[in-house]
Order: sequence, then C-alpha cells, then structure tokens
Amino acid sequence: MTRPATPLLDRVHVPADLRNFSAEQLKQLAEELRAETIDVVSTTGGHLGASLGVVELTVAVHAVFETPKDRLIWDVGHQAYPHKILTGRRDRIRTLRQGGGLSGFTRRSESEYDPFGAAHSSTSISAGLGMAVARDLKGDDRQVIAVIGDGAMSAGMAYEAMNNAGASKANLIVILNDNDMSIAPPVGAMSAYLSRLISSRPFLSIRDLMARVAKRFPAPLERAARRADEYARGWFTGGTLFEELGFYYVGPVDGHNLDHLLPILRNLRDTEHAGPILLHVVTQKGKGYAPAEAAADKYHGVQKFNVVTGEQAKAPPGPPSYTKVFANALIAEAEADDRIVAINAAMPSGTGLDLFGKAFPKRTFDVGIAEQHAVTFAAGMATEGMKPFCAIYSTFLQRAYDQVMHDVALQSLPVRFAMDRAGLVGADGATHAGIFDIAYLGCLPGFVLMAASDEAELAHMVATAAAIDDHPVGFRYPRGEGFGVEVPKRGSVLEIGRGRVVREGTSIAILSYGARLREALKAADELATHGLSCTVADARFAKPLDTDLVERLAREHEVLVTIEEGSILGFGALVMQHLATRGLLDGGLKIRPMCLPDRFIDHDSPKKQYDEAGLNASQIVGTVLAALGQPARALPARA
Ligand SMILES: Cc1ncc(C[n+]2csc(CCOP(=O)(O)OP(=O)(O)O)c2C)c(N)n1
Ligand SMILES: CC(=O)[C@@H](O)[C@H](O)COP(=O)(O)O
Ligand SMILES: [Mg+2]
Repeated sequence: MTRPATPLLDRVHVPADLRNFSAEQLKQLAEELRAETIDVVSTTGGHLGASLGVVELTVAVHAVFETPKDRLIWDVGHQAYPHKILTGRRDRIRTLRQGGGLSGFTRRSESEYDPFGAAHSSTSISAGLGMAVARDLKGDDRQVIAVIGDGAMSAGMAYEAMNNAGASKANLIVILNDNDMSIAPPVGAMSAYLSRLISSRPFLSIRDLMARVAKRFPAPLERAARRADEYARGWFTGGTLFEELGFYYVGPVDGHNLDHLLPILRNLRDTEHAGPILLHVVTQKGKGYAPAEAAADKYHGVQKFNVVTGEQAKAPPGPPSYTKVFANALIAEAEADDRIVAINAAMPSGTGLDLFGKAFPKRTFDVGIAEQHAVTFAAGMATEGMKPFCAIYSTFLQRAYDQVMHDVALQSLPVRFAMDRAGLVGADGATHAGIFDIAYLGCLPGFVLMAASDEAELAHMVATAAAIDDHPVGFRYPRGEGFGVEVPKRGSVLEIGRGRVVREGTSIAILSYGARLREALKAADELATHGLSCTVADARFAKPLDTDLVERLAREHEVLVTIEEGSILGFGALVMQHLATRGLLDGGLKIRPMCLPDRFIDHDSPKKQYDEAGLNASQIVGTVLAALGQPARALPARA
C-alpha cells in the first residue's frame, strides 16, 4: 500500500512550521494528517478512532498556541497520534506501541511537546491547573490548554479539578472534546447534559451583543451585564454547570471546522480572562474514515488493518480469552443466583460485561469512568445482600484504592473484584500493566485473594468468589487468551486457602501464583535434565495463604522458588514473611522469590516483556541453578 501524498505535512517537522500556513493550507494539512494517521495505525494498530476525531483540533491548537512554550495536555493521551506526528515524531510514528518505539500515550520523556504523561483518564485538568498556578507564581506568560474527552469528564477527578480551578481564578483553557463516545457509547447524566448542550441553538449573536455591551459599561454595570451574558449563555446552551463551577463556557463549537476553531482559539488566546475557560467542541470519533465512523466502537482500539476495506488483521483462532471465560463463568453463576450483579467502569467489552449485560441487562451496571464510585456503589449493594462483582482492570482499580480499603475491606463487605489484565499487558505498556494488585490488596486484612493459573482455574475462582459471602474477594487473571484447557460450564468452589501440587519432586520446589505455572512446569522439565527433581505447586490463594503447603515445601526441599506476575512485596513476600515467623528460614532453605523487577517495564510484546522481566522457564532454571551454586550451563535445546 503506497503511503498517501502529504506535501504540506512533509513541510511540518514541528508546529512552528505550520504557523505561517493560511487557513486553507491548514485545512489541507488536516486532511493530510488524517490520511497519515490512518496509514500509520493500519500498520501498527492502536487507538485510531479518538485520534481521527481530533485532527482539526490538533492542527488548530498547535497553529494558534506557541507549543511547547504553551503547554498542551491530552487527557488519556490515546488520541495524541496526530499530535505526535506534528511534534517532531513523524519519523518514529510507525514504531508506535512497539518495543523501543513510541508510546501509545503522551509521555514527558518522549517529547517536550508532552508536558504531562497520561493513559489513565481524567488527569489533564488537575495537571493543567498545577502548571497554570506554577506559571503565575513564576510570573511566566505561557498558556495552558487541557483537552479532555466527554468520557474522561465522567470521572470524579475532573470535577475535583474544575471545582478548584473555578475558585482559583487561574487562567486555564480546558477544551472538552465531546464526541458522544467513551470506549462504548457514554453513560451517565453528564453525557445526557452534554447532549443537551449540543442540541441547543448556539446563540452567538445574543452573546456577542451582551459581550459588546458589557465592555461599554462602567465596572459595576459591566459586572451586571456580564452576569446577563452568562445567564443568556446558560439559558441557551446550558453551559450553566461549567459556569457555576467558575468556568467561562464557550460553545458548543464544531470541532472539525477550522473556520470556527481558529478565530475562537485566537480570541481565547488574546482575551484577558480572569479564571478558567471551557471550550466545548463537538467532534466525531473516527471522523473521516468510513469503516471507523460506521463501527459501533468507532475503531477505538484496532489491530493492523487494510486501509481500503477497513478489515482488521485477525489472530489465528485460538483458545477463548480469559475475559470471555470470566464472562461465561459469571453468567453461569448468575443463572443460579439472582443476587449476583456486575459493575464496570466504562469498560463493558474489555471486561466481558457486555456479554453478561446481554444475559442480565438489569443486573449489569456501567458507571462510566468512575472506578472510585464503582467500588463504593458495589459496597452499598453488598450491604443489602447483593453479590456484586466489580470487573475493573487491575491497573484501573488502583484509582479506587481507598474505597477498596475503607469502604470494602474495613467493613468486610463481600465485594468481588474481577481483576482482568493482571500482569504485563504488552502494547499499552507500563501505565496499563496490572502488576501491583497483589501488593496493594495483600496488605488488607480479611481479603481472599486468588490468581488463576489457567482458564479452568478462573472459572473455579468465579464460582468460589460467588460462594464467599463474608469477606471481600479479589481474583486476578492475565490479558489475552488462555492455554486451551477444557473449561467447565460452571466452575467448582475451591477449598479456601488451599493450593495444589501439580508435580511431585524431591529437591527443588517451585510455588507459582497465577499464570506463570506453565513456565514453572517447563522449568521443572529442564531441571530434570540436570538431574534435579522438582515439585511444582499452584498456590491458587495468596490470602489466606496455604501455610501447610508452604511449610511442607520449605521443610522437604533444598530450594524453594516462588513466582508471580506481580511487583515486589507481593506473593513471594507473603510466603517469606510466613516462613520467617515460623523459623523456617533459619535452617538453610534456599528461598528465591521471583517477581517483576522493581522498575517500570515499557511497551513491547508480552513475551518480550516477560523475558525482560526474567520470569520465563529458562530464567527460573537459572535462578535454581544459581541458588545451588551451579553455573547455568547451556541447556539442551528445547525439543
Ligand atoms: C482511569 C481510567 N479508566 C478507564 C480507562 C480506559 N479508557 C481509555 S479511553 C476511555 C474512554 C475515553 O473516552 P473519552 O474521554 O470520551 O475519549 P474518546 O476516546 O472519546 O476520545 C476509557 C474508558 C482509562 N484510560 N483510565
Ligand atoms: C486507552 C485505554 O486505556 C484503553 O483503550 C485500553 O488500552 C484498553 O486496554 P485493552 O486493549 O487491554 O482492553
Ligand atoms: Mg469521547
């Protein structure tokens, strides 16, 4: 596929190169930028829809504001591919989300045009306000612009920031990019409110009149006239919510029309305004690419695809994903128990609750990007005897940590946390790696914590979680496909706090928590070629720990390796802490906890990430041999 001709874009290496373009040239540049973005993502995969929706906005903001001196923050950052192309990274844009390549989100270490890293949503206004206040304290004169989507605007953090910004009177420009989409169609009252704004009649004539009148009156009267202007605006467009939060509301404006965007942005740039402004732009996710515009998800996240047909590359048919297994297992439980309800935070398809929702629409809740609310909402349901399953990716559950501790654990409420994407996640990189949940939940008293070593185990853990009614429960499972083991239609309830030995040996013990079990078994096979007999056990539970199993392994083996797809201070730490209190570390046991290194691991393929993390079979073998003081001699080639 030949790349699209981009004569104007070829002249733009940094935004300064486009600032002398005419309006007509900027329109052409936008079209070229859109074509380039489509071509790039067709070869890399990634977040296409959101990027296509902000092509004109990206061109306009960089044309009007002096980035990077003026700070431009993209909320989530998944829509920043056009931004990256215009800001000196076009030559690397086709390395997007690949090992050693560009991140799929904005990143400070990547470019001076990325003043703030993102990926978890709804942080842009807070960061922008921080920059604006710092600017004022330093006496700088830069502008600060935060672009936030309508989905991201459903998170509490956005309101915390607006509440503070409105009171602080700091000069900050928030651009609300309203495409009436989150990953799925948006939910919540804010979405309905924004739809009303968009459907109202814009009333620029009255507003301009009020603004002109306001300028001609002496101060007291000007204030009255200004209030009238705000009221008029609030009345016609309903920008009242933002006005009441102290923002000067402008909009709604067509976010694809440079004839509108450019003069408005210039006005906002040049007008002295005491306090924050909210520019409400209306855009279309997937704009300008018919397959994306027609798709239900607007091509939010795509594989590589054929530009002509829009057909995405399909992975060869493989085992069902853990997500699918979770959804089916939960449906089976819900069929037997009508107290089971399911909650997600704007991730219905990612968590599999779209499937559950088809089966139980009245028992499925999408609360928007609002993980903190999701957790305490679930806690409230649990107090009334419901059995809430909170399906939130491990990484996004981090946002609701106090709710997990204060509202759930402290009250010992039986909320069940289905933590998908636990472990390294590949192309989304460090921001999305679900690697801290063992540590951040393992320290909470009363939690039952499980990790699935394969998809059948996941089904059993769903059944077990459904059966536990007096404790909070968390179970974790990796992104992607299972191993292809047979999955029962409905899982069996496991004995709480009991692991299982899957291979008996004598001198080496490998205790795995989660999906590294297969690697542990491979390592055992390789160690056997060294004449080393390995016991391999699946811990299944981090809490309550199977202390009998752990103590037996410690007593009966020379080397005990623990392995987990999690950070330091996780499962291995729990095991060592227990053995230490039992005096079982005093007798010369060689214990080696294998977990992820204490650093962030960048985007790459999951296989390469685990190689880098040191958690594959050969690295387990190396750890055992090192513990025995044996050189890791060349292992026989794996058949
Ligand atoms: C805290 C958090 N929860 C969930 C997500 C997953 N997520 C990424 S983008 C997105 C939707 C964002 O919608 P919007 O802000 O409207 O941006 P759009 O994709 O429409 O441009 C979600 C839910 C996230 N990145 N961060
Ligand atoms: C941008 C964002 O945060 C989501 O789109 C995320 O990338 C989804 O991850 P999965 O692809 O693992 O569902
Ligand atoms: Mg949106």
